[in-house]
Amino acid sequence: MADRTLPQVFKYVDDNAETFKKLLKEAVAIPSVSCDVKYRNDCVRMVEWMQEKLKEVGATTELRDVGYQTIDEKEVKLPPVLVGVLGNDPLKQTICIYGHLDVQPALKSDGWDTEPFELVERDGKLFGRGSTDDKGPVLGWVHAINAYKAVGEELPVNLKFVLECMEESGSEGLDALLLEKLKPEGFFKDVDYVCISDNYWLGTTKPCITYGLRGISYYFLEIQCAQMDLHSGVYGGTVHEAMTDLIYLMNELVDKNGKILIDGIYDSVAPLTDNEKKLYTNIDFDTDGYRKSIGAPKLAHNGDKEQILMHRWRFPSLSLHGIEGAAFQPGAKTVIPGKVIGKFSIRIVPNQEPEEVEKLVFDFVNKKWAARKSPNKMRITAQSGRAWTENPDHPHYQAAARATRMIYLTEPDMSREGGSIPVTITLQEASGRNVLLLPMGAGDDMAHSQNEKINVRNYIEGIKLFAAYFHEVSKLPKPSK
Ligand SMILES: C[C@H](N)C(=O)N[C@@H](Cc1c[nH]cn1)C(=O)O
Ligand SMILES: [Zn+2]
Ligand SMILES: [Zn+2]
Repeated sequence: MADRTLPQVFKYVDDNAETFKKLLKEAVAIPSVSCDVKYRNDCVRMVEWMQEKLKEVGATTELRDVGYQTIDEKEVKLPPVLVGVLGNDPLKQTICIYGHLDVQPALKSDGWDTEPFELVERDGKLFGRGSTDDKGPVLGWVHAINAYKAVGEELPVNLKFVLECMEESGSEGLDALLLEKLKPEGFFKDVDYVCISDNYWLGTTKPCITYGLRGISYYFLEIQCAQMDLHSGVYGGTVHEAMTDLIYLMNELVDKNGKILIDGIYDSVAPLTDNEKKLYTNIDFDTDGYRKSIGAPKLAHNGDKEQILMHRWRFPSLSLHGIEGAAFQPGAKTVIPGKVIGKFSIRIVPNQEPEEVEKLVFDFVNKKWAARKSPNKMRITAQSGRAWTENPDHPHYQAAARATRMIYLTEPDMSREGGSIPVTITLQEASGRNVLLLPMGAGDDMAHSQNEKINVRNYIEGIKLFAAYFHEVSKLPKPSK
């Protein structure tokens, strides 16, 4: 079938590139920002928009309710999860595809060159929030299915979809849906492989297949010194300021070289074996290009390639993200904030369990707080997702490598990813199947940042990659139960 079908599918993809861009433009125009409740209706609208796209390719779909989240002691409804099924031929392999439809916040005033929710094509790049993370890749799957249909060929695999709109906010409600509802209902019974396209190549030219993710443990550290903000000329010098306490605590967490100062945090990190160490030598990675692409004066670890990769993939890191309630807008505001919330996270790694990390962080912050002897109120809360690794020697990875070679005419690197997709390990456990990450975008796509983009080439060749991946997986033997 490959001889005749795939060239036709690829030609259809090339011939319809403009339509695919137009659909991405529509998706990007829906500001489905999951971390801000004021966009909650847009998140729901985004899921419904995608439901239509799945229906149009013939999938049966359901919007599954996942309950509520608590924000400032109020219950807020979570966006539904879109579950889809396309095909149930027992002779075909069944792939479960996961992706997310929510995005990180973005404002033009953050420093974007164009409106973030308006997809703009410039110099072979499609700029817009969600273009690479993760609306482009999710749409890529739909376009690949459409291409098979359009050339009059049957899809060579059955597909199951799990598409959520809360990934950027800890995937609230999703684990419970998968483990307590979909699994008991038999959703995973016929699943043979799981595939996710929600990460990026390591560099800008060489494709990757990814077999590991760091987890994330995200903290909100709240200090309150007064019921309201105060004039610093009237109250300055008379109160114990919340911001001063917060900066003190946040400064105790990590040193200037990125070493995490929380007692015991490195104790459970998986030891580095000689075999693993060797893997980093062969990875194609231009550290200086990486440094220049972000405009950093110097990288940590003296820019040593192996160290940089290990600290992205297999060692934990702690980042300070921001302070809610601080006067961050331009101008010389002279307020003493009454309440501030410091936000930081730790990217956690194999063998670190979220509960253990959370306990270490709480104990450390409580110890520092007690030593500070501040009269203010302090509260710390966390939300966490686990790290994940997979066996990249599995036939599933070999199939994805063959598909990649077919499209990019080069051997993909087997990479890990420093970011997190909290549901990956749940899908691995719920299905008992091999899970693979097949990135569409390039390493300089700037997901979460200003001017997020996907290269037109990555988007269009990525659609072909997904079509080729379906073909290669269809030739695999059924995995043993
Ligand atoms: C790798 C993936 N595309 C991604 O961006 N994941 C987020 C997940 C997350 C968890 N809490 C907040 N966001 C990430 O790694 O930051
Ligand atoms: Zn993201
Ligand atoms: Zn993502």
